[in-house]
Amino acid sequence: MGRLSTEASDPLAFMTAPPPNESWEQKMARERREAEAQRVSDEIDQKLKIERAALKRNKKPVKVLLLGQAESGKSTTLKNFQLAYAREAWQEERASWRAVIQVNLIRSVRTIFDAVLLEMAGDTSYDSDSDERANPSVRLPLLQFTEKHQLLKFRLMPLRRVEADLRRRLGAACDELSDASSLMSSPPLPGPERAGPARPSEVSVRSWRDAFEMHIRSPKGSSVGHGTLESDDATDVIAECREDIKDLWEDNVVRQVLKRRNVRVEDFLDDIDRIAVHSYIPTDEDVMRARLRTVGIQEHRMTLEEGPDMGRDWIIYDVGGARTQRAAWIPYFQDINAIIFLAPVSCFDERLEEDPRVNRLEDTFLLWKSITSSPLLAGVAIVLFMNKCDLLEQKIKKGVRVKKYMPSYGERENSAPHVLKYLRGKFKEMLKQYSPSPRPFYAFATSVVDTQATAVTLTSVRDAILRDHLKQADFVF
Ligand SMILES: Nc1nc2c(ncn2[C@@H]2O[C@H](COP(=O)(O)OP(=O)(O)OP(=O)(O)O)[C@@H](O)[C@H]2O)c(=O)[nH]1
Ligand SMILES: [Mg+2]
Repeated sequence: MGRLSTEASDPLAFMTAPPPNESWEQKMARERREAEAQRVSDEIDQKLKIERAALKRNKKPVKVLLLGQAESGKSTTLKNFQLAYAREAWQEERASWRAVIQVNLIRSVRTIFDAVLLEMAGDTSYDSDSDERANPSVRLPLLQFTEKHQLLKFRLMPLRRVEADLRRRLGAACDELSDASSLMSSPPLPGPERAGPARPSEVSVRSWRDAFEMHIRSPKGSSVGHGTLESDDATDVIAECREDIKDLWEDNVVRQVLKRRNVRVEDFLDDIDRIAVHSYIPTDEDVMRARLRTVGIQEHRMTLEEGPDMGRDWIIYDVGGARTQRAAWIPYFQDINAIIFLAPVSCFDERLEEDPRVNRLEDTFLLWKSITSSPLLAGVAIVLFMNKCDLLEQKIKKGVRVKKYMPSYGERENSAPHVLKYLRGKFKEMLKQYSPSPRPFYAFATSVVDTQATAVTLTSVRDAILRDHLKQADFVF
């Protein structure tokens, strides 16, 4: 008993400690036994390692291509794959998303100010799609701006400096949205140009891993670019601005400006109390909603850590979806097992950022035609994610009428399930019409920011791709 309390800090150390009064021969015999046990254990470990490597070698990697227009949810789908099947990497990267979320938040504040400034300057070129313009002959009353608005503008100035610093740290330098001439670009829709403020440019990176590594490696307090900000300066400034940001976001006049100009900016503003604090660490949901525009093609390799096909590598290609990015997709069309095509169904009343003359749903259908008719992709399984169903539902609840933007919808019921049924039929019809050869087709209604529901969908997608379920699921022809 005395031995336990005095010698062993580990209460179980007595189990492995040599017996008291051990002779030299006994000691030798014990050490031989222990060495043999260690050898057997190492041998087993080595065998397991070889078996695992062989398993991996024998399993051809599954290659999946994520396609769809900009902001359709491709990168968010990839994040869901990581969350479900590469948890370790996900956990490692999660904290690094804080800088992206902070930039997203500041961008929302800038979007609000851009709209407010236009309104203050007397600009009345409202978005023709705005609900407030239901009757354009009615002149909208002037909004009453006060000193409070001027003061908020002044007090929130430091956010500009913080945004510039965060962008530099993330390596964001690409702003290539203006050139609309590219492969797969569609003819513009007739109709008026979109008026109102252009959205401030987004953060974009070629590889978020590289951006985060740079971010992590940057020592605290180091000079970054032209600024000499502490690495946590952004968090300090944002925390100091919290109440002013809230005031701006909750202001009645500001809300009216946003409504009038049809500006959508809820990115993280509703979570300001949780995000604009020093101790903020992004949650899984925050990371899902963080927006980082993809430039070029990002290749993500993950080994399935569990499930029926453990050990197989999946290579997922995430592409930039803007029109200027699409020519870069073609080399990746070869040797692909499946395409996940993201169609944001809520955007029937929105225009392309890179070319405001084009309706986003129209662009999605044109892209669908290009992909389904491509001879390079003939026979490749297509999984269609009719995405952003949550936003579709919200819009319809607010009273937006689908028929106004899509006259072909006719007198069908103005409800999300009916819209989805109608669109699914259109996608399927086009697939049948344009596919050069029969192919498996599978469609899901998704809201990929909902991680739990998406995990269930991804299990079906994974099993379908792996076990060739797609071939039986919904074969077209
Ligand atoms: N509410 C909602 N937001 C979504 C959904 N899917 C994606 N988003 C959001 O839409 C924005 C764009 O999503 P991304 O995944 O970055 O889009 P992307 O297709 O990768 O866009 P590019 O990289 O520009 O080609 C992000 O802020 C997402 O959080 C959805 O189903 N519902
Ligand atoms: Mg992306």
